[in-house]
Amino acid sequence: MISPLHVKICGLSTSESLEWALSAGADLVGFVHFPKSPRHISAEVAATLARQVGNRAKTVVLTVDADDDLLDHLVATIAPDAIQLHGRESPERVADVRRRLGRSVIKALGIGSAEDAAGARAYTSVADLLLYDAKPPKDASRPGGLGVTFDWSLLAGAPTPFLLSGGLDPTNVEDAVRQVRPYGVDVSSGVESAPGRKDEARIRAFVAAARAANEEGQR
Ligand SMILES: O=C(O)c1ccccc1NCC(=O)[C@H](O)[C@H](O)COP(=O)(O)O
Repeated sequence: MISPLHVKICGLSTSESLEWALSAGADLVGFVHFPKSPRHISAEVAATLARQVGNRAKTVVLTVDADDDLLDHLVATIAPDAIQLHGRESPERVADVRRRLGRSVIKALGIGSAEDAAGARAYTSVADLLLYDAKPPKDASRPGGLGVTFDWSLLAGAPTPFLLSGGLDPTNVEDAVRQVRPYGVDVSSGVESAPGRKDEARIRAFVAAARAANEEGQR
């Protein structure tokens, strides 16, 4: 029996691109609510997209250091399956958000060193799932969706389960799955033709390559 690889396509902002991701077989679809992102969408647009998903995939709303009022608004409007916390949220804050909202929480962590990977341990009991992304440069305008990879060997011994993210694309996701053996993979820039503009062929190629590497690794 082949264990499934969970594929998340993040930063979907239109009905058309959402349909591409769903028909390609994405397990999770992500909506970014962060005004500085080229993928930002309002709560109302995200709610319309979430209704379009129905039960075909899990919906994830991504926020960065959001306060309680904003999180309450997003959950009430969109009713997502999960919230992705992509800022500097402490383990205590993650626990609080999960308790208050009663939703699954994905905690994203930037990995640039062995210390960063070890620091993930503090989140294992408070988040439902971890997401390892490249650590953003200090002057970055946003903490994710930058299309930058990191040294995957830093994840040896990092807590599981996790989604691997950061600079993945149709050409490197097979290597990533073979080397890291993650619970799942997450992509945004690597399936775009320009920032914020998803590309159907790249989405299909990404999902197919990720699944092929997963199945090959279990034969
Ligand atoms: O996508 C964004 O613009 C974004 C903005 C602020 C915080 C996080 C953001 N994206 C997070 C994601 O889940 C991305 O999929 C992840 O960082 C990987 O991005 P990429 O390297 O572009 O595939």
